[in-house]
Amino acid sequence: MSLINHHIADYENRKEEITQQLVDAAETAGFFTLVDHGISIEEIESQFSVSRAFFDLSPEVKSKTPYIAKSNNGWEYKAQLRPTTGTYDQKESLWLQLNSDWPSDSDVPQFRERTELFMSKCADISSQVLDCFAIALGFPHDHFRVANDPTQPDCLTQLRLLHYPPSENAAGTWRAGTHTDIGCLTLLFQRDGEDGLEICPGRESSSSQGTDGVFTPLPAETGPIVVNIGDMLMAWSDDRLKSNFHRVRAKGVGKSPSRYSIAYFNQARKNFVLQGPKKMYPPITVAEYFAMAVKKNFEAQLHSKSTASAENEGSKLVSAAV
Ligand SMILES: O=C(O)CCC(=O)C(=O)O
Ligand SMILES: [Fe+2]
Repeated sequence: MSLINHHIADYENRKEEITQQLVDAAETAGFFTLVDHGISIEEIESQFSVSRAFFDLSPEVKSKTPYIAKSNNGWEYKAQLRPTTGTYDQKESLWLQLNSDWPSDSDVPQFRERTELFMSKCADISSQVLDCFAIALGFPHDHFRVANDPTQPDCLTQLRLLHYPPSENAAGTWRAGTHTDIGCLTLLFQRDGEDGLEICPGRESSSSQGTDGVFTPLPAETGPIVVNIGDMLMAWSDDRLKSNFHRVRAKGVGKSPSRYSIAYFNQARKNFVLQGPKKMYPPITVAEYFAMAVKKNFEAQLHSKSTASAENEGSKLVSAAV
């Protein structure tokens, strides 16, 4: 399966047409790809080289920005236990927020400057997509853009650098176990040849946890941005825009090379109230929604910890979100 590439060049003049296309995709697959989006292949590769430089550091240096459950920021190594699988994801990741702790420039030259620039480009593209959804749902055109403004101190938006180490005969393990994203909108960057993402269209309600649908692989490509809806936007649209299950898998038999990906999660501002135009669900603040999603995941994780794989049993870090 490959998704239709949506060209978003000349956005201002083509807004109506783009809105129609993106809403169609969001109402069905919940996933779509963007091209001509304004971030060049060189800029994407440059951010991947910043990411690789970080993951190449020793564990001691990487843990200078340790994972902190309360803020969900920092570096974690094979520490995310998935309620859907009962096992730890075979990956390492670095969660960043504009006001979180950052790796120092002496460990990765220009880490912060380059990454913040990349984040601001992701924010611009997100605003364009979010405006389309706000218009289609009958909200003021900047409703979601303002609610997801990452420069505001109460904004929960994060960038996540991900690295899935090389593996061999990975049957029975997951690079990322089945899940939905809990924010509004995710922008995902991948690299040619580093496949593994699989998606499962068909979720009817933002609170449903059934994961027995059919998963389809989505080949990785450098350049196009894979965009998906998260639970918050599904609820905020009265379940019209679909937050669908996805996962990342290595080859069950044979070797899989390293996979690097970069995800920009629009997770909205804590003080905003989330409610769809048809008021299908009671109003709830973003802060309450986020805490509930984290708690739900965290309790499920504690419950499933006893079934975790032996390799990871000693892990002290339990990731609480997404
Ligand atoms: O690495 C990927 O392709 C997916 C990552 C993901 O789904 C997530 O972090 O929520
Ligand atoms: Fe995800």
